[in-house]
Amino acid sequence: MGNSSSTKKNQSKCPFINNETSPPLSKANDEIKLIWTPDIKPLKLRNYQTGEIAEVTGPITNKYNDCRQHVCTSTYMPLTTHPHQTQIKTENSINEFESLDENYVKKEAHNFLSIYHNDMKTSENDYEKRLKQVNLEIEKTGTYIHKTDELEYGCQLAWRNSSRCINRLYWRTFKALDHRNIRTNDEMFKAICDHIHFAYNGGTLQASVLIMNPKSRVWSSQYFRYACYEQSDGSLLGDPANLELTKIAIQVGWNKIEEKRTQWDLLPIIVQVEPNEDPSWYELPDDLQFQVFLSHPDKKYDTAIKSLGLRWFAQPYVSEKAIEVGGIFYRCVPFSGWFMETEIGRNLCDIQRYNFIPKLADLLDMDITAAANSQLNIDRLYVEINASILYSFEKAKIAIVDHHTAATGFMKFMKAEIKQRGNTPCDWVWIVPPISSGMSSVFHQEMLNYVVKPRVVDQNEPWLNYTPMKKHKDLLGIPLNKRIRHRWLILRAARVIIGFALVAVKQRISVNVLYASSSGTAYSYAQQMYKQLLYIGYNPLLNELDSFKFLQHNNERSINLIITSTFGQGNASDGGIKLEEWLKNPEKTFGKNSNEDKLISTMRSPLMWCTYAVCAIGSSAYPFYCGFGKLIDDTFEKLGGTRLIPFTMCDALNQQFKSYNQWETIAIHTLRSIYPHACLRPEILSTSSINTNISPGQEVNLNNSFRSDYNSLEFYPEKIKIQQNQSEEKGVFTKDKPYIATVIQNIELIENEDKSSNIDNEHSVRLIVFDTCGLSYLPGDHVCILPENSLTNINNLLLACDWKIDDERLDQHCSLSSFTNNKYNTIREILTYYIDLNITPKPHVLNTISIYAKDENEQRNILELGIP
Ligand SMILES: Cc1cc2nc3c(=O)[nH]c(=O)nc-3n(C[C@H](O)[C@H](O)[C@H](O)COP(=O)(O)O)c2cc1C
Repeated sequence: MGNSSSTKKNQSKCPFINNETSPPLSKANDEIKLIWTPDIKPLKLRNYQTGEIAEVTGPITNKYNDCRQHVCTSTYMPLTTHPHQTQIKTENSINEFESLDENYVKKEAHNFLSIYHNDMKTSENDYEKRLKQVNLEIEKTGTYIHKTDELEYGCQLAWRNSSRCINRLYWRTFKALDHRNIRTNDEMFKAICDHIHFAYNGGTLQASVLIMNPKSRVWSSQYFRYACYEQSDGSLLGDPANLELTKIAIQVGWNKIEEKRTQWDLLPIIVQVEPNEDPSWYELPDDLQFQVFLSHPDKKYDTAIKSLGLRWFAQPYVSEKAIEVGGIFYRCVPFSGWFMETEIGRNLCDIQRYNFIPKLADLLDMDITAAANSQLNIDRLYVEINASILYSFEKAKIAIVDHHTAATGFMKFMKAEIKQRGNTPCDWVWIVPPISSGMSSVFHQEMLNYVVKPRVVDQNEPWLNYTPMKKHKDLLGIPLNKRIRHRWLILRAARVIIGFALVAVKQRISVNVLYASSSGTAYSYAQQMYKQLLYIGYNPLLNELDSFKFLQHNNERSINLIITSTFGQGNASDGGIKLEEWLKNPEKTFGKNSNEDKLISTMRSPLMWCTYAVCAIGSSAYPFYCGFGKLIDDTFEKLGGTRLIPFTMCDALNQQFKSYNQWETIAIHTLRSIYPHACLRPEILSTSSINTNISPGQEVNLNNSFRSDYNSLEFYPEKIKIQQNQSEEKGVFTKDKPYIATVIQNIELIENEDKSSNIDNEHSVRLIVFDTCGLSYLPGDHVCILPENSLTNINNLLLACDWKIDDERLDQHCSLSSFTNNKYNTIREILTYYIDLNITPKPHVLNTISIYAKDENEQRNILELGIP
C-alpha cells in the first residue's frame, strides 16, 4: 500500500470511488465504504469483439465486499476449491444465528416491496396497505411473513442478481414451491422428493426453488453428491469435493461397507428441520436417482468413456445457499436449473475432482505429459468429454445447454438488463466458460460485479453449529476420565509403534533420484520416481544433478537414478551444467593437484562407488538426440560406475511417457531384486531393553521415541532360538504333528548375494540353518517357516497398550479377530503371527500416527520419517 503513481492510476479506474472527492490516502481511508452513487458519471463498458460500448449506471448499494480501495479482487473466489483447503467465507456470507436488526429488516422490506409494486404493477392502494401491514408486523415481532407471490418474485430476482450465473436469461421462469410450514425431518425429505419430481419434469427440467422453514437446513450441499472415502493407502475413492460431507454422513449414521464402496456412491440427503433438532439422513428412492451414463458418437472415445463408467446427475440442485428477500434470510431454499456441459466436464476432469483425463489418456494411448503439451492432447480429451456430455444428455432427452449457447443467451440478458435497469452485476471470472474461453462472446465483454438485493448468499456449514463431533463422542458413551485415559494409551502405543517404525525407517535403502530439467518434464518424471520409491519403502532423495557431490563422495556405495533432459546443442539442461563440465573434462575434474600415482588410480575408477541408471529425456527432432544423457551414461561407465540397467532414451515425439514408464518399471524391479527394502542390516542392531516405565497419566513426549537408546528392539540377531526342539520323540511327522526344528543360524545375505539372480522382490535373502538332529526325510517332505515377532517386541507393545487380556479369547465377531478371518483368536496370537511389527511404515501410516503428536515439532518429526 502506498500513494505511488501506479496506485493512483488504478484507483482512477475504479468506478466505486469518487475520484474528485477522494481524500488523500491514509489507513483510515481503507475503511471507506464503497458506494455506487448516482453522482458517479455513467461508466462505459466495452465489448472487444463487436466494438460496442454500453453506457451503464449502477444500483445504489453501500456494501461492496469483494473490492478494496487499492486492490481489485475480481479473481478472488472464497469458495472450497480443494478438500484440504479450509473454506473461507466472504463478509457476504451469513451466520446461522445472526440476529437481524429491526431497522435493517424494515428498510430492506420497504426496498423490496417497492420493487415488487413497480414490477408487478400493483395498485397504489394495495401497496400502501401492504406497507402498513408489514411495518406493524415488524414492530410487533421483529420480522414479517412474505406472501407466496412476493416470495416467488423475490427468488426470481435473487437469480436475476446472482452475478456468477451465466443462465440468467430465464430468471422469470423460476418457480417457487412454498413449503414454509414443514415441521419434521420426514416432511422435509418428502418435500425434497416432490421437488425432484416436479423439477425433473420428464427430462424437460423446470427451474425451481423449494422454500422451507427459514430455520431448517439441508446439510447436503446438493441433493445429488457422490461420496468420497479416504483409503488405507492415502488415496481417495469418489468425488474429492465431498470428502467432508461423506465424513459427516458417516457420523450421522450412514455408511457403506468397505467392500461395497465405489467411486459413484450416492450420498444420502441429510436434513435438519430446526437448529436444536437432530439431523436425519435419507437415501433417495431409485426412481428419483436420475443419472446420465456417458457415451460418445466416436467409437474410439465411446469405448474408453464407457469403460471408465463416466456419468453425472441429470440436474443440479444446490441446497447449501441462502436467499435474502426483503431483509429475511431463507436458509433452506434448494434450487434447481439445468446443467451447462462444462460444469459436468469440470467435475469429471478438474485435477482436484475426479481427474479423469489421465485415465482416459491412458486408455486411448495418448501422451499428456508436459513433454506432449504442444500436441494439446489434454485439451482434445477435455473437449471430447464435454462433447460426450452433450451427446449423452441429448440421447437421454434431458435438457442441457452448451457453453456457446449459454454465452449468447447471457449477452442477450445483459443487453436487456442494461436497457431496463442500467446494468446487471456480473462476475467475469465465473461467467466466462472454462473451455475455449476466447471463442465465447462473454470473454470479450467488460463487466462489473457488485451486490444487488434480493440475492443468493453463502452461509456457514450447518454442522458447525450443531457440533456433531461432540454428539458423536457422547454416543460412544465414553466418560470424560476414560477418554483421557484412552488418549494416554493411544499415545503410549504410538510411542512404541514409532519405536518399531523408526528402526525400520532408518534401515531403508537410500536411493538418489537426480535430475536436470529445463522446462520441467524430466523433473516431473523424477518426482514420479521419487514417489514410487517412497511408497515401496525405500528412502529416496530427490535432487538436481549439480547438487550431488560426485567429486567429494566418501566412496560408500550409492545408488543414483538419473533422469535428465538435453538442451541447446546436445547440452545439459538446467541443474546439470556443472556435471557436464566435469564429464567433458575428467582430467581437469579429477585431480590435477594430485601426485601421479594417485591421479592414475583415481582416474581409472573415480566413480567406483556409484551404481547408476540413466534415463535420457529428449526429442529426436534435434541432431544431438539425448546428447547429455548419453554423455553421462558413457562417461560414468568409463569412470568405474556400475550400470544398474541399460541406458534408455525417451523421445518427446514418440510416446515419451511410455518409454519413461518402462524404464521406471525396470529400474524399480531391478532395485528390488538387488536391494530388497525390507532387509535389516545387522550392524545397526541394538540390544538394550525398551524403557516402559511410564505410569498412567504421565505426560508422554513423543520425542523420546526418537532417542537412539529408546529403539532397543531385537531384530534378527545372528542366532535366534525360535523354539526349543520339542520333538524329542522320534516317529512319523505329519502336517498336523510337525517336527519343530531349532534355528541355529539366521543371516541376512545382502552383501554376498548374486545381483544378477532373479530374487523374489518382496523379501530379504537369508541363510537359515535348522537343527534337525539327524532327522531323516523323504522326497516330498517339506520345510515350512512360520515367522513370528520377537517376544520382547510383543511384550513391550502389550505393556504400552495396557492390554492385560492378551491371552483371553476374543469374541468371534470382534473386528480384530475377524480381520484375521478368525484364524487368530487372542491379542497375543495376532501380535505374534499376524501383524508384522518390523515392517517399514508407509507414509500414510506415519500420517495417522502423527495425528496423536501433541506439538508441531513432534508431528513434523514423525512425518519426516515418511518424507525425507
Ligand atoms: C531450445 C531447445 C533445444 C533442445 N535441444 C535438444 C537436443 O539437443 N537434443 C534433444 O534430444 N532434445 C532437445 N530438446 C528437446 C528437449 O530435451 C525436450 O523437449 C524435453 O522433453 C525437455 O525436457 P525438460 O522439460 O525436462 O527440459 C531441445 C528443446 C528445446 C526447446
